[in-house]
Amino acid sequence: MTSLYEKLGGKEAVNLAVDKFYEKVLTDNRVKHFFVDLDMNAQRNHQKAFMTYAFGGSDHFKGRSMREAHQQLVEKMGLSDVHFDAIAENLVATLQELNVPPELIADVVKIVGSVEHRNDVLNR
Ligand code: HEM
Repeated sequence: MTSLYEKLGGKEAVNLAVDKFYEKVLTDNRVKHFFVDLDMNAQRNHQKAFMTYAFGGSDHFKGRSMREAHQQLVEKMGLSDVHFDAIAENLVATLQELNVPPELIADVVKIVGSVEHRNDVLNR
């Protein structure tokens, strides 16, 4: 079966999506403060890991590691549903701008926006 990653256009398309997504996130007043002071390595990790998760290569990021990655953000910076929604919105807008077909965007949303995933990120 063709993976979502391939359907989206493979490496080049995904790299472009990552760049556009972060442009949006870093200028979005609702969430940009979470990324200020973050070292570039952590930011790059987030970018790549996020897209890997979003495009269905998710196994590695389930459970504890998603929970752990965001635990401090929940405890110290009040990471909550509002921020989660903003990030998801930026992802969808990015994919729309790249002319990704709606049915593929729906697949991405199913993965990233699942309740289980949200609860992991938000540590509940
Ligand atoms: C919605 C789906 C999300 C996914 C798939 C995701 C994915 C990840 C991953 C995989 C890491 C890196 C883990 C590591 O290598 O240690 C990470 C870290 C991080 N995430 Fe997310 N994330 C999501 C939501 C958010 C949201 C809503 C915010 C803030 C608005 C956020 C901000 C951060 C920050 C600032 C880090 C770095 C934490 C640190 O280095 O201390 N993430 N995320």
